Amino acid sequence: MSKQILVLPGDGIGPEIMAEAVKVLELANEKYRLGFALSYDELGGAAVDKYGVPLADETLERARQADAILLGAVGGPKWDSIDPAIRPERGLLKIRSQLGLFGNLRPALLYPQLAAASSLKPEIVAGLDILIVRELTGGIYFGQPRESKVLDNGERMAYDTLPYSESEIRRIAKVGFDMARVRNKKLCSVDKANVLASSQLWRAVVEEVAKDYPDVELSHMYVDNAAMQLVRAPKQFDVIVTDNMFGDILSDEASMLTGSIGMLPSASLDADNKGMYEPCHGSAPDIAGKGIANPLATILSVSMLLRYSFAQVEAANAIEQAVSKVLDQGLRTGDIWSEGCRKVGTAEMGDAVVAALATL
Ligand SMILES: NC(=O)c1ccc[n+]([C@@H]2O[C@H](COP(=O)([O-])OP(=O)(O)OC[C@H]3O[C@@H](n4cnc5c(N)ncnc54)[C@H](O)[C@@H]3O)[C@@H](O)[C@H]2O)c1
Ligand SMILES: CC(C)[C@H](C(=O)O)[C@@H](O)C(=O)O
Ligand SMILES: [Mg+2]
Repeated sequence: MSKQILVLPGDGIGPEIMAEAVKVLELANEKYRLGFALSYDELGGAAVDKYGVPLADETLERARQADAILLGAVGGPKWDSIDPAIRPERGLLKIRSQLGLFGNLRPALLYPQLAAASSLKPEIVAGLDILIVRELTGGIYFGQPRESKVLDNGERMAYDTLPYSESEIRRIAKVGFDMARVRNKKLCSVDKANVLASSQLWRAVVEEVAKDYPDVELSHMYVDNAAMQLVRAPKQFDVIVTDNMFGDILSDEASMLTGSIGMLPSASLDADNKGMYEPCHGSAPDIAGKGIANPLATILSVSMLLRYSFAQVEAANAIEQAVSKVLDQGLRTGDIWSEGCRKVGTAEMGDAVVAALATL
């Protein structure tokens, strides 16, 4: 039977970047005889408009049945003032949690052609290749209780809860160590153990897991220092493992070292490498509908899909090479443009990757 890929374009620039990623996926499907069948549904604001909720039960069921999911991005001002319980982002959190996609891989890799687009000096970022392993289904995003209320004195107050259980920490720590083992054997665990009880447990459990990985050098760093070190000397890091919220923030920060958030793909995996693949960026309402968004993060997410969910290493590598070839040709969307390069729109960039892939 053919492998089923569920495509969820989402909101804002989501459908624009997804159109390009699907072109690349369809060519890879044909060229490498992958036997994929694509189906489409809605998530986020588009699902609120169609189904009244950001993740419909039937969509969740389709996602469960699929072998992998490719997502654009969700959210936007149109849905910012609706009932918080049905905000587009809640659909994203629900699909991650319901599918058990706890292991979020966010590679920040600088293509050498983009050194001039990095926010840092070329000598500080040359050769940058970091992997952020973010815990994705626990912590403050999901902790209960969480509440907004009005106190007796009439003042409004709200709170969230940041819980982590030992087993949640252990399984994401293992992902971090496993990734470090096949890379440069260096893992930095990022927490806030000088303040938070959840981080104190995090650090203790990561230390316990380390005993099974004597070949991996483990270090710990507080998140505030990590945020600073990422822009001071990012190449000191190889694999970073961290919690849900810290990973969200640090991965956006790391993206600018690579030139743009439009370059950062991600994989969200369960224990069996069933996954959902999406760019790290959002729906970019400020540029939506203009045809100028960078589709490369989504195209590179297709490469991760082939690599992690289907072990199609040749096809995955070919997509990365095609992206590199297009950058060699000097084509740049606005977010990664620099002097001497040719500015292109979303579709032209996607078409160029397709053309490069066809010749490989
Ligand atoms: N995974 C997701 O679906 C996801 C991730 C982040 C934010 N969001 C949602 O997206 C909406 C907008 O959030 P935001 O503005 O804070 O973050 P954003 O990532 O959408 O945009 C931040 C900035 O980066 C730019 N940008 C993002 N992607 C780009 C691309 N591919 N090419 C060129 N430029 C790009 C945008 O134009 C904007 O200036 C919100 O509703 C937020 O909740 C969704
Ligand atoms: C939209 C939001 C819920 C999401 C997150 O915080 O996980 C996004 O910022 C991301 O990085 O995927
Ligand atoms: Mg984010």
